[in-house]
Amino acid sequence: MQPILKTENVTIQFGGQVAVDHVSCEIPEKHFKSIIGPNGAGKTTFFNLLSGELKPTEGDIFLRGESISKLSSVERARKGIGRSFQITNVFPNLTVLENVRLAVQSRAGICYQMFRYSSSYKQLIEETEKILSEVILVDKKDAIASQLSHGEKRKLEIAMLIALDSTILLLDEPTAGMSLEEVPIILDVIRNIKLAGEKTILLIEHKMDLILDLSDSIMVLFNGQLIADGSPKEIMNNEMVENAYLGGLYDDDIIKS
Ligand SMILES: Nc1ncnc2c1ncn2[C@@H]1O[C@H](COP(=O)(O)OP(=O)(O)OP(=O)(O)O)[C@@H](O)[C@H]1O
Repeated sequence: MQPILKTENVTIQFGGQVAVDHVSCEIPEKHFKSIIGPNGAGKTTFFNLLSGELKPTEGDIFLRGESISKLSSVERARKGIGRSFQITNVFPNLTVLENVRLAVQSRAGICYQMFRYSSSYKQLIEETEKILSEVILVDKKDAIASQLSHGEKRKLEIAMLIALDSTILLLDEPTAGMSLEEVPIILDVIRNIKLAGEKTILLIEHKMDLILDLSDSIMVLFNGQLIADGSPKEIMNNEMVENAYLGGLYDDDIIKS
């Protein structure tokens, strides 16, 4: 089957430094792939290349077989690539419900005219509440977005991605900066999205227990290069990964946390 997302020798250079170096990979539809690697390995830059914030200096990126390297981030978002960090359309003074409703509405508005009938409005609210319960935020539906905790804001961002119907979710350290109580909640959210089985998910994370638990496959970047790509078991048993990353360069505490 054709992969939903594919990179071919994707490379980007900043001045003399190659941040992502000829990375070729394939991501099947509805697959959960984690990206690991030490600080500065090129993980976030790779996401920027996929989402269109950066354009490769060499190589190509394909979405369902179509080259998307020249498309802007907005065009790629319209095609279903959603990035949790860069949701700029959260209205801080609107409630959680209103924000997600507007996202559902904007997507629905493109697809069909649903507001001709009052029953359509009810349907819209039902869909919004379904998404909020999916991200465990329904009890905060009347809260003003700007007053949410850090973790709740991250959940709202994920809700917006779902509402916009992004088919590919790029999640860059979704638990970073969260309180200890918030981490398991956001993990449940990600786990539930995976279990629902509708989305292709790419996750950058440092928490190895979480990665091993959720991932169908793991790719390992080191100095911008893809040094391994395989099942969690294959990655844990890969000698090169062990030497370059898991064994030496990484703190045991981080791996186990
Ligand atoms: N816009 C930029 N201009 C110049 N150098 C950059 C730019 N973006 C990233 N880099 C460099 O590219 C390399 C890869 O950075 P990147 O942030 O992708 O790594 P990372 O694996 O996500 O690291 P971390 O785990 O610390 O977030 C780093 O050396 C970084 O300094």
